[in-house]
Amino acid sequence: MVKPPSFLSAIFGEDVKIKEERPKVTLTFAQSLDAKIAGVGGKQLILSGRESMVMTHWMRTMHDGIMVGVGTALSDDPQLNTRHLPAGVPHSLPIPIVMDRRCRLAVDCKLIRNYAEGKGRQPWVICSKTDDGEILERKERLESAGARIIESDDNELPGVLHTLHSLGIQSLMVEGGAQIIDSFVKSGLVDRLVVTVAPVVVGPLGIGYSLDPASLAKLSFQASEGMGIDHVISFLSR
Ligand SMILES: NC(=O)C1=CN([C@@H]2O[C@H](COP(=O)(O)OP(=O)(O)OC[C@H]3O[C@@H](n4cnc5c(N)ncnc54)[C@H](OP(=O)(O)O)[C@@H]3O)[C@@H](O)[C@H]2O)C=CC1
Ligand SMILES: Nc1nc(O)c(N)c(N[C@@H]2O[C@H](COP(=O)(O)O)[C@@H](O)[C@H]2O)n1
Repeated sequence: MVKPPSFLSAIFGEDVKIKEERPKVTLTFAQSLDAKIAGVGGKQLILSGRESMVMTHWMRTMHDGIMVGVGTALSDDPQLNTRHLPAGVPHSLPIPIVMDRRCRLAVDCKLIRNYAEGKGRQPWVICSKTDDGEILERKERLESAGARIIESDDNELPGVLHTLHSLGIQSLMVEGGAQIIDSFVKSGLVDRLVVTVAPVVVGPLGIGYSLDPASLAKLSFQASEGMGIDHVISFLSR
């Protein structure tokens, strides 16, 4: 597949209008049939099959930034790149952004290593303004390792999004994990929700997420499509 799947072109063809100076936000994740996004103890699960995973990587190319929480960064050590796309197809690569109040991101994580080796974009780390010595030390180490540190007021989402917009991020793909999903949904700052549902059951010990019903009510069904054995469902804020 040398261009984004028609499902993505169709759903992103419908624009969202926002009043604030912030990026347009796509919240996306993969879940099991019993609404789990990770296994026991937060173990990373590859829930998406090949087809929906390729779709997710195409969706990454359609955003300026791709965000995860530090919980995900620490447990999954993600790359947030587009390696599942066919080689040689020109596309843009989003800037990886980690929500990390206390600068806990590992200096030897793949995001930083890939950047240092010229295989990825510079990761941005959003952390709180602080005079705590230990956090300042970790901040300096991350900066020396290559991360761009962006200070914010306790990582409050409206402020973070405003800052990202001022730095040129006009579209943001938020990939999780559980706490970040909750924060974005509660804040009412989700313009699109794209959920991959895999036909597997993880069980009650897996990690789920909670979606605030009042905020969810602002999103309405847009489209759905079967991709391999998965189903991808898109919602839009109208
Ligand atoms: N199936 C899927 O599609 C996906 C699954 N996952 C899974 O999710 C799990 C991780 O989820 P979880 O542990 O909840 O971690 P998250 O990735 O949601 O990160 C949560 C941490 O982010 C930091 N943070 C900074 N700012 C905010 C903010 N405004 N709102 C919320 N958190 C903020 C907090 O730490 P601090 O206060 O220190 O900054 C918080 O503890 C992993 O097991 C991973 O495998 C993750 C992504 C996608
Ligand atoms: N779309 C999707 N399907 C799954 O099955 C997943 N486990 C995830 N996880 C998210 O993708 C990140 C990993 O990215 P890389 O493969 O390292 O590029 C992971 O951290 C989650 O954010 N997504």
